[in-house]
Amino acid sequence: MKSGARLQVQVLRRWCSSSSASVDASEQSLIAWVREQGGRVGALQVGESGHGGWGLRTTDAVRAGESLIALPPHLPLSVQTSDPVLLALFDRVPEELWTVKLGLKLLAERTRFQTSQWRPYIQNLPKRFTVPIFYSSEEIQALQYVPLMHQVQKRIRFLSEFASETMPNVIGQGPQPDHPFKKHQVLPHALAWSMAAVSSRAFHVHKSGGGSSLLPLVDMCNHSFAPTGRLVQHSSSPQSLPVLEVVAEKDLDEGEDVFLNYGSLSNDILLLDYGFVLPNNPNDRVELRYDGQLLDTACLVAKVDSLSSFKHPAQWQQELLERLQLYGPGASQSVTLGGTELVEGRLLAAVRLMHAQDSNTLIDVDLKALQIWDRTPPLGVMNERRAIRTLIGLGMLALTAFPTVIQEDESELVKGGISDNLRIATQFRILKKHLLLETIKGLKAKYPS
Ligand SMILES: C[S@@+](CC[C@H](N)C(=O)[O-])C[C@H]1O[C@@H](n2cnc3c(N)ncnc32)[C@H](O)[C@@H]1O
Repeated sequence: MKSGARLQVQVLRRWCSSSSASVDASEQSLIAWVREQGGRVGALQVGESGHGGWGLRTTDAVRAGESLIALPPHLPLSVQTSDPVLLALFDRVPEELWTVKLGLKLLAERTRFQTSQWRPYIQNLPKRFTVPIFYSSEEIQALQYVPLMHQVQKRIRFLSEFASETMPNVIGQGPQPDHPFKKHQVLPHALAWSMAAVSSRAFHVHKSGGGSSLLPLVDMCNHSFAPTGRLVQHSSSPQSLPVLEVVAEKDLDEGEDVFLNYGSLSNDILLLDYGFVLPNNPNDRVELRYDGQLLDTACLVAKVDSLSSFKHPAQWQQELLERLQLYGPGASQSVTLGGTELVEGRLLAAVRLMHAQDSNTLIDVDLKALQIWDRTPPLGVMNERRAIRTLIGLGMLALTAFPTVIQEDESELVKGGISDNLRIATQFRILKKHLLLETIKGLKAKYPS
């Protein structure tokens, strides 16, 4: 009780504080609570991280492989429940929106706050998140990148319909002491808060450990693609529930940050789920539609004397495009630019084959060979030049689809009074444009002399 009371006071500080607030006893008491619950916490403390929020840091030197945190099986907050109302709500959430299911469970625990076993954890969750479901329409527009804008709008629509229609239908109108949200009507904003808490803090855990779960304290670790810690899961016997453990990935000095790798995530997912973006993200790509008209325009832009029309492929080209799943029923036309491969293999193969003289040129060619870069161009030098120039034209078109150029974006960033959301949205679109410029540069370097 004593530590709970202290937490409540301190938590208000976290919820109201700006990012520069110093870390005090409230976050450290999360460590005390995990220990009280039978967890093990090594030489660690919560500290301010370089990017505003908080993170975990070592208080002593740690050897590679040493355990930093071990959570007993009852501490992770998973979607598992026997509550019939929650289960009925889960049935109405599409599989890919598992964050909403776990979010509903989190909201139910927050509602029965005083009796929830996770009360100290819930008290310490941030009140605000920087994920784009909380953006204004101006901030969403500032992303300038249609695939992500669609994702954001889809999530906002789902949350609004779920809170205003699905939940009242399942739960019924008016106060109901028995249902998991008691007399409270769940507003879209509360649902969005819980979805953001989950998307930015849950970890994928094996089914035996309850599936994707919120892991108290472990979720204070920030992300890096060069992590200093690693999450492992192990059971003492096949019947027993697993222990979740963070171990040091390498020898750590005193005061080093414990970073986990959240996964091979693009900036789209980092922003959508976690509310931040990373420069030089090796997993980032620009998504485009494989579209005949667009590719014909790319040929025009890059002054390629094309042998055939992308919009009207010949029969033999249609058959090959179909094998690449870029044509016909069941085609998946989303393709990407960027990354070390510069161009998604299917797009590279399609552009090469569309610039082939005729079907005879392709008789002995393996479609797989068309999808990769090789020292010897698979269909000859002239074909490779046309293909690369078409792809450069495509990259240039993708750049011009953004309403502003990088210089304008950068001057936006140095203006005073810009909101955090606008700043992150602007950084996001700058990184997409840099990625396209890097791709064009990489393609030019592949141009056969
Ligand atoms: C699992 S929590 C980590 C703890 C969090 N920093 C806190 O203050 O509670 C994930 C959130 O931390 C922040 N974060 C984690 N890694 C980051 C990074 N490399 N750069 C910027 N923000 C990061 C983002 O706000 C993200 O949604």
